[in-house]
Amino acid sequence: MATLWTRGIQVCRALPRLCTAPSVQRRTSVRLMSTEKDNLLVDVDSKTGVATMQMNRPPVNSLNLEFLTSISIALEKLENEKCRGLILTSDVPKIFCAGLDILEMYQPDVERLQVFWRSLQDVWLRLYGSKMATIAAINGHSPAGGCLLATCCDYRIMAPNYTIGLNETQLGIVAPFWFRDTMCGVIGHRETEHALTLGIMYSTEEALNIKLVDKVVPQDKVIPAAQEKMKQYLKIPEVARQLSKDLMRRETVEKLRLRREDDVAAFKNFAVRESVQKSLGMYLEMLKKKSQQKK
Ligand SMILES: CCCCC/C=C\C/C=C\C=C\CC(=O)SCCNC(=O)CCNC(=O)[C@H](O)C(C)(C)COP(=O)(O)OP(=O)(O)OC[C@H]1O[C@@H](n2cnc3c(N)ncnc32)[C@H](O)[C@@H]1OP(=O)(O)O
Repeated sequence: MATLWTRGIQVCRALPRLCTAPSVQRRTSVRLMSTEKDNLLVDVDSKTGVATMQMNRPPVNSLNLEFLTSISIALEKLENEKCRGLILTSDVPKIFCAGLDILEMYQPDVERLQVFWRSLQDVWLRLYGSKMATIAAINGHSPAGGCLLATCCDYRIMAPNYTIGLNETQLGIVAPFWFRDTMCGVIGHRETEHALTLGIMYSTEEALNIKLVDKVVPQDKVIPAAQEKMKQYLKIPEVARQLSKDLMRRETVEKLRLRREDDVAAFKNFAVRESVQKSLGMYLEMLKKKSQQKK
């Protein structure tokens, strides 16, 4: 087992040039340096070519600009290294990913807000459009952007007693078209419309019923089950598998590729609205209160 650690990747605060490409050293253990500490752990099994990417940004793996950049660069590297499979999971107990870091959208620096959105687009384009076989090992809650990451994958295995869904409307925001398309590709138009308009967070069991997740296994079996399923993907002739995936996803990928800057502008214009800022502020307040009550 070779280890490829992205320790957040070098990220410069200066905009718009975001990051310095990390150097990859070819040896048993490859480490990519970063300014953030160990927020992404990537192990590559050199025998099978399967990478396991563990998100590790406590408390809830929320996706801020730096974290998204780390994920995006790591995905690019794995693709360049010709890895055959990717298991995406979390190292934070009980949380797969809490979605976008709301602090990036609340009272934002408008310049950074746009770079943030582009970095999310980058992650989506790389993960949804990946040549690798991708499996989400959902070992915790997975709201909004967390659900997006999971639905980008080819297959989803989830542990019981968690929640998953695109809950954006509950925050007073709107999932953009490529979130919608991703979810539509998994659960179909009607269920997506129902899910998006109501901002439904499904329990694991409900998610299985609507096929938002493919399989439910006990917590400690999520990663082993993902490894087992991966074997099935890897038995398929590589080019046939990749081209079939491309056939299913190319139009959706191209749609965003062609509209990237319009999408950034739509997001920015939407996010800075007074009503949206008010909703985000109230939602953050609610999260904070809930968190304090636990302490
Ligand atoms: C028409 C044009 C349209 C154009 C497009 C326009 C707009 C699109 C916009 C955006 C799309 C956004 C997608 C998203 O991903 S939005 C993020 C949504 N995420 C959530 O709602 C998750 C909220 N969190 C939770 O539900 C719980 O935290 C969770 C179940 C994940 C974990 O619960 P737990 O009890 O373990 O932990 P907490 O005590 O709640 O949280 C600990 C700590 O973390 C903070 N926090 C939680 N989630 C977030 C987050 N997403 N971002 C930032 N911070 C978060 C929480 O506030 C606590 O902090 P503290 O009080 O301890 O400091």
